[in-house]
Amino acid sequence: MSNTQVTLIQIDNYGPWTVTPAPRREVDLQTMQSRLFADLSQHFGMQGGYAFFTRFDNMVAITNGMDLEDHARIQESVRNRYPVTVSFGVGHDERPARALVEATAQLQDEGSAQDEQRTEVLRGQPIEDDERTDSDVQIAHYDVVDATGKYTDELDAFSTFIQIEQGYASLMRHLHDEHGSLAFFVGGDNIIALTSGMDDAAFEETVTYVREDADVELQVGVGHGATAHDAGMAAKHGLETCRERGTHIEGEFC
Ligand SMILES: Nc1nc2c(ncn2[C@@H]2O[C@H](COP(=O)(O)OP(=O)(O)OP(=O)(O)O)[C@@H](O)[C@H]2O)c(=O)[nH]1
Repeated sequence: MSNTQVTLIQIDNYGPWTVTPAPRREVDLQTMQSRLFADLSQHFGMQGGYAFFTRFDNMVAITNGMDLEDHARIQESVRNRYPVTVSFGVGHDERPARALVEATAQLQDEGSAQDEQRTEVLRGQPIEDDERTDSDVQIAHYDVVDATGKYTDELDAFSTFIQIEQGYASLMRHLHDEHGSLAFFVGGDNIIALTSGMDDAAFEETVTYVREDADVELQVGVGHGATAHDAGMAAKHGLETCRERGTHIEGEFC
């Protein structure tokens, strides 16, 4: 049984900061946000985690294997190097979507994202050491079949972007609503989904759903591991096998 640990990352009181004392230059905000994401990706990645940029002011990380002290060190590093601070809410559950609901509640219980008193919150219950297993994290790595041939080399860049985003929107909503899973766009035509308890039939169903709903053909590799890194690498290998065989589903279940 999976046991996903996720961390909700929120930039503290960011909205007011972007307009204080006057609206800040957009390029500076974009640069700061993307550098902060890059840093967090590296910090969490050094400990086997994955971070996803989602909305940039709110980000999500898979943090199986990390305790609250590990999180606190990252908060300190951000505080020392950035003009903003970050709060972390941690949750875990068999279902990734429920884990994120729990992580969100940890921050919401402490006040608003735009409360200037609410800074560097660090709350939640990481998975105890003796409760961890080698297969707590299940990751599904989806990508669009022949995105280069069908879209990138054929359509103008914005039409391609629309197609890829439509496929992502369809998949993320379906995985969330029907499977309690969380899907994150990671660039190109790639989507990394945090899933649990989904078998090969369920993955096949998601591919069929997106084909019918958004007219986008996906393939998916699935992996398990103690951490996001382990599960994610296994999923990437599954996807490679899938490409070689020309089938659209590959992974531990296939
Ligand atoms: N984040 C991320 N992006 C990737 C990865 N692999 C490929 N990409 C991106 O996806 C784009 C398309 O690459 P592919 O998915 O290999 O190309 P494709 O034309 O869809 O071919 P097939 O996937 O083999 O059907 C690349 O330009 C990269 O931007 C990956 O593992 N992670």
